[in-house]
This record gives sequence, C-alpha cells and structure tokens, in this order.
Amino acid sequence: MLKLTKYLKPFICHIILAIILLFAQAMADLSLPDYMSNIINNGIQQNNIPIVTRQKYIINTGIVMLLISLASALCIVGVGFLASKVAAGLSCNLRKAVFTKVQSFSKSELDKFSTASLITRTTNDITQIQTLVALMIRMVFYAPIMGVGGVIKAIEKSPSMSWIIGVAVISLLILIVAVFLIAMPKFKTIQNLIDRLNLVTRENLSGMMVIRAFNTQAFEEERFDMANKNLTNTNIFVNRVMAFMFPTMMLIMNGITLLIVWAGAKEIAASSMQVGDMMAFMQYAMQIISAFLMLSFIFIMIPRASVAAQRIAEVLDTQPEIKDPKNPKSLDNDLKGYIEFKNVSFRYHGAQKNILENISFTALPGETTAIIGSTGSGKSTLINLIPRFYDVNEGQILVNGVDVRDISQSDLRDKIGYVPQKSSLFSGTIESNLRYGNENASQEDLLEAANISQAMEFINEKTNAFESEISQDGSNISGGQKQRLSIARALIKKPEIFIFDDSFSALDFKTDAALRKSLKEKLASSTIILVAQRISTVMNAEKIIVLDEGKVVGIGNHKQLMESCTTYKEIAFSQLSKEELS
Ligand SMILES: Nc1ncnc2c1ncn2[C@@H]1O[C@H](COP(=O)(O)OP(=O)(O)OP(=O)(O)O)[C@@H](O)[C@H]1O
Repeated sequence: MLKLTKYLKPFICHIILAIILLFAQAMADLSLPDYMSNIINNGIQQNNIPIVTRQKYIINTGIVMLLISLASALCIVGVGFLASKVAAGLSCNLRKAVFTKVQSFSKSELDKFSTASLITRTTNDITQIQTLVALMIRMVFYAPIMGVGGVIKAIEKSPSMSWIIGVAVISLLILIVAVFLIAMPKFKTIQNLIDRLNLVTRENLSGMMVIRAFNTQAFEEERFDMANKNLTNTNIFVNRVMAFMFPTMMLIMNGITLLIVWAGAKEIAASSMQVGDMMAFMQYAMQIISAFLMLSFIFIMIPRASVAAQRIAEVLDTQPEIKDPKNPKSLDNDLKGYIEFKNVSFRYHGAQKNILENISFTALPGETTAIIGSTGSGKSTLINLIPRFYDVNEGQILVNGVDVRDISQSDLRDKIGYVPQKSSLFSGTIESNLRYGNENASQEDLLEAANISQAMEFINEKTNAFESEISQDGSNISGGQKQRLSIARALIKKPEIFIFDDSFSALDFKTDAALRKSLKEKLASSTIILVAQRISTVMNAEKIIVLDEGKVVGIGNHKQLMESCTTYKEIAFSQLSKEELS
C-alpha cells in the first residue's frame, strides 16, 4: 500500500489542512467533559453559593460548551469535504495510472492479467482504496489524539481509577487482534472471487448466442451460481466476524461504565472524588473506547484495501516486455516498405517449443506477399511480430533495413496498416471508426478507402451513410461489413506496409476478388502482406510463403509452388479443381 502513497502527493495541502482541523476537533472534544465536570461540581453541587449565581455559572458554561461543540461540528464538516476530495482525486489518478500502464502492455502482459481481472483492479480495487483513504483521513489522526488525550485527562481526573482504562484497552486490543487474524486471509480470497465472478459474467454476456445455440443456459447458470455463492459465502463469513465484533465492543463499553460507577461510587463515598469528576472520567473512558473503535474500523478496512493495493501495484510495477530503445533509429530512408525476416524463431511465454522456427524471407514494396498454411501453423503469430506485438526469441525482423527493436514502437506502427483477424470496431459512427486510421483524413480519402475496401455499397444503403451508428464492437453490422470497414480504416492511414490477417475470410468470393483487384491498382507501391486460408486469395500474389508447423516449407509464386511444394499442392487441390488452378 505504501507504494501508492506517491499518488497522494498532489493532495498534501488538503491532508495537512485536514490534520489541523482534526487536531482542533479533538482538542474541542477533549475539553467538553471538563466543562461538564465544572457544571456539576461548581454549579449543581455547591449548595453554599446562591442559586442565581449558580444558574448564571451553569448557563455561561453551557454556552461555552455549545460554542465548542459548534466549532467541533464545523471541523467535522471541513474534514469530511477534504477527505472526500483527497480520496476521490486519488482514485481518479490511480485509475488513470492503471489505464495508462495497461495501454503500454504488450500482448504477453495482457495474456498474463486476464481482462476480467484488469477491470476489477481498475474499478473495485481502486474503490476499496478510495473508501479506506476517506476513512483514514477522518479517523487515523483523530483517534490517536483522542485516545492519548483521553488517557491523560482521565488519569488527571482520577489516578486511582486509571486501572479501569488499562482493562478497557487490553480487552479491546485482544478483540481487534483476534478479528484481524481471522478475517485477514479471507480478504484476498474475496478479491479473487470477484475476479472470477467478473470473468464468468463477461463470458456469459459475450457468448450469449453460443450459450443459447447450444442450450447450455442451465450449465452457465450453475457456473454463475457457483461463482456467486463462493463470493457470497466468503462475504457472509467476514460479515459474521464483524457482526460479532461490534456487540462485543459495546459489551466492553457498558462493562467499563459499570466498573467506573462502581469504583467511582466508592471514592465519592470516601470523599476522595467529586461526582463531576467521576462523570468526566466516564466520558473520557468512552472517548478512549470510541478512539479504539475507530482504529479497529480502520484495521478492518486496511487488510482488504492492502490486498486491493497490492493488486494495483502489481499492474503498475509490471514492466512491459516490449520497450522502446534508448536511442531509436529512424525509419525514413530509401528502403520504403522493405521487410526482411532473418532466421526468426519465436515461442510464446511459458511454452516449451518454438511456434516459429528459423523463418527467413523478404517482402518487397509494390508486391503482395501471401502467407498460407494449415490452422495453427503460425501465420498470425508470424505477422504479429512485424508491429512488435511480440518480440522474436532468435533472429531479426528488419523494416526499411532497421531491426524493429531499434525503432520506437509508434514510428514502427505509423508505417503499418494492420487489419486483425477478428475485426474490432468502436462504438460511434462509420465515419468515426474510419477516422481512427487518420483523424485528419479528407472526405475524398474516406470515399476512396470505402471504395477500395468495397464498403461503399453497404454504406450507401444505410439511411445516414457515413454518419450511421456503429454499436459496441460493431454488433449491428455483418461480419463481412465489419471486415470491410476494418480494411478501410487501415487504408485511410496510407501507410507503407499493409498487413491483412485473414481479413478477407468473411467476404464472398466476388467481393474478395474485387477487393484484391482494387488493392493491387490503388496500392501499387505499398508492401502488402496477407494471411489467407483460401487458395484463390493468394494465387495472384507475387510471393507465397507456405507454413507448416511453424516452418517455411515453400516460397515462390503459385506456378512455382504447384510444381515444387507438396503442402501447397495439397491445400490447392483441396479447394479448387485442376481446371480452376490452371
Ligand atoms: N497467446 C498465445 N499464447 C500461447 N500460444 C498461442 C497464443 N496464440 C497462439 N498460440 C499458439 O500458437 C500456434 C500458432 O497460432 P497462430 O494463431 O499463429 O496460427 P494460425 O496459423 O494463424 O492459425 P489460424 O489459421 O487458425 O488463425 C497455435 O498452436 C496456437 O495454439
């Protein structure tokens, strides 16, 4: 938790002001029992003084007490405002820091923390810290002042009864330590169970159609029930411990009051104490116990918030695997769009064997380099290495003759128009999604990109054309339409290199052919790398790379591979007839 204290720095003035107000409040509260004692001792019990003088004394002291209470109340309000501001500001800054950090994560780190867990950390965990900080500012300074001040004042009033304070403090300490030991381990479990519940909920919502199609609602309900019940049971356990704690504290409080009355009555009878002093002693004892109650409340909150803080610090401390070099090289040279793989091998984090083995090839500007191979042969992995979504384990990838690890990530990615295998659109309009590629694109650019990607026809069919709404993740348009918009978005960027990861798979054959034809015409000088499963999509590429279990088993054009590469021939004959292939 201490690691996160640096995020409190901007609020240091607010915290100092809150401490001053808290100090004033504690002093005011500590002075009240004295006044009350004076009212009883000097106002009520002094029968030898005239009644009018005593009434005046009681009223005057009462007014002073009222003013002190008012000042204390104002301090409470001020501290409340300050505490809310600091806690809300801190959580805002933490959310920003976590979000920014997650933005810098490579795919490996995103794979390590699940999406559900990252969401819980950004929301629920930060809220835990916000609650604790607000509570701490209100109580953490006030309670010790009250506790220590109360003890001093109580001993001042009656040193002979101070053992009662000792009994109260020891009983409360035993209770707090016991609760702490029982409840602490459960807090970590609770955060993990919230993660689990989030994960199940997310999967259920995003996979709703699959669940319905497979009639697995009952199974999913059971899975959700299980996650829900586990969380509920752990919460119930923790709440039961708390439910036991507060009545026990009340019991201790009432027991202490009885002890004070019992011991005080004896002292009053022996004339060694005045009634007012006993009443003041009782109030100080209650103030000490309240201070302990406040501290125990914080101690209950701390374990839970410290688990949350650890989880946030874990995200903030994670160093992204993919980093920018200290002295990035420039990509702007004569070799525009030149890509070279030099003996590249790659394996995923924690995997035993390489997914890609000793890959070497070049992709040239003005040419289409297609990658084909069976499912799981490593095609997507291979192209994900170019924009540095992952780094190679061995070998080198050169873009414009420079190793991609020597270039800043933003410079590198500026040169690349990437169309992922699973199209992903953002909520907004068609235009806002296309402008994601280049916010300053002209209307002509938008039209040209939509034309090349064969998206113009369906955009025109929409009532609001480019202004038509796109729902979250493009759920209100078809898979093929999503792919075409993703392609248009990459085209608007006008980069030197285009990477299409199986981006034509949801298109019908006619659209696929038309799209490739216009890409060829309009992107004559760009480097195009495309992954495809269909032989018809790759047939006309200048270079085709055939992958099999992460190894290159053939490189050449369609004609050459039909003569020399068995794997390519098998793929080709499984999809097209001899006539179509010739
Ligand atoms: N994030 C990951 N972590 C670990 N292994 C992975 C990861 N992504 C892919 N793999 C594994 O790497 C191998 C290659 O996957 P890749 O997605 O590159 O294949 P592909 O040829 O593109 O397949 P497809 O044509 O089905 O998309 C597969 O065995 C896959 O299980």
